[in-house]
Amino acid sequence: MRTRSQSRTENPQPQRTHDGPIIVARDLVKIYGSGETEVRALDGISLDIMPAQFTAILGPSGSGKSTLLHALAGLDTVTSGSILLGGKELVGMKDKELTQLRASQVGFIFQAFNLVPTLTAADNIKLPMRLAKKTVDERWFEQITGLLGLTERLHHKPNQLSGGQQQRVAVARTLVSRPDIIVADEPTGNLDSKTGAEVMDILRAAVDELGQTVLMVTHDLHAAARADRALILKDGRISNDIEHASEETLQGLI
Ligand SMILES: Nc1ncnc2c1ncn2[C@@H]1O[C@H](COP(=O)(O)OP(=O)(O)OP(=O)(O)O)[C@@H](O)[C@H]1O
Repeated sequence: MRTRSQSRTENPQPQRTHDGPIIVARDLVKIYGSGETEVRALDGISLDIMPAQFTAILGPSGSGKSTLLHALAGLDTVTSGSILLGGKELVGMKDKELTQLRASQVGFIFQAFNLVPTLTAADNIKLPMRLAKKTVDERWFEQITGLLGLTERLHHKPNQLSGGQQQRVAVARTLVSRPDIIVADEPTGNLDSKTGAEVMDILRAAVDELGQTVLMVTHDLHAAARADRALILKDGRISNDIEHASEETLQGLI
């Protein structure tokens, strides 16, 4: 891995479209169903996400983590409230505009790597940019694949790569388009502890060395302790908002 100062001075990334917080969310309410079956999945959540910060969203099952992550990333609507992503209001935005905003500003990392088996690692990484008819910045491509230790693996197909290497390809594919924010839903959920730790190393490096902003839902307290900030949800509300918490501290709060 490169040192922080090398990467930062070479190529300060990502190229953001907006100053100030990446996300400003106010009074988010999400209600599913109605009457007796009504569930308030989000019950008045307000938060700001600052650039180059790594935030973990934690909480018991059903506390609203996925609902919050999906709302903030523009994947799902809310019942009321306001979400500014890169200064633009998502609530009430037309589908087409929302899809465009998501494509240009949000990078997704899910449990499944979703790599195309017939393509090499390099082609998998470049595929979304090519589909969007965008030019891949080769210097940036080299920087991120170097940082992720993929330089020697770029001509391999997914079945010739370990689980951790496949996840790194998936992360590189997300980073290559320079999203304002990376959203990760249980990125270590399917992985053994060693590979899970590797994925956390990668996300940490994306924040520390590339200035990327990361928002991650997780049940994994060990992973969450490596974030800069933990938001703990209970019954659709933020019960704790804590910086640099240890695994033990987080354990006591959930
Ligand atoms: N499509 C839906 N229709 C009805 N209720 C829903 C729907 N999606 C989520 N819910 C409810 O909203 C609440 C919050 O769900 P959410 O999936 O956000 O929780 P979570 O914290 O991510 O849970 P988990 O850790 O189990 O993934 C839960 O009570 C859930 O049952």
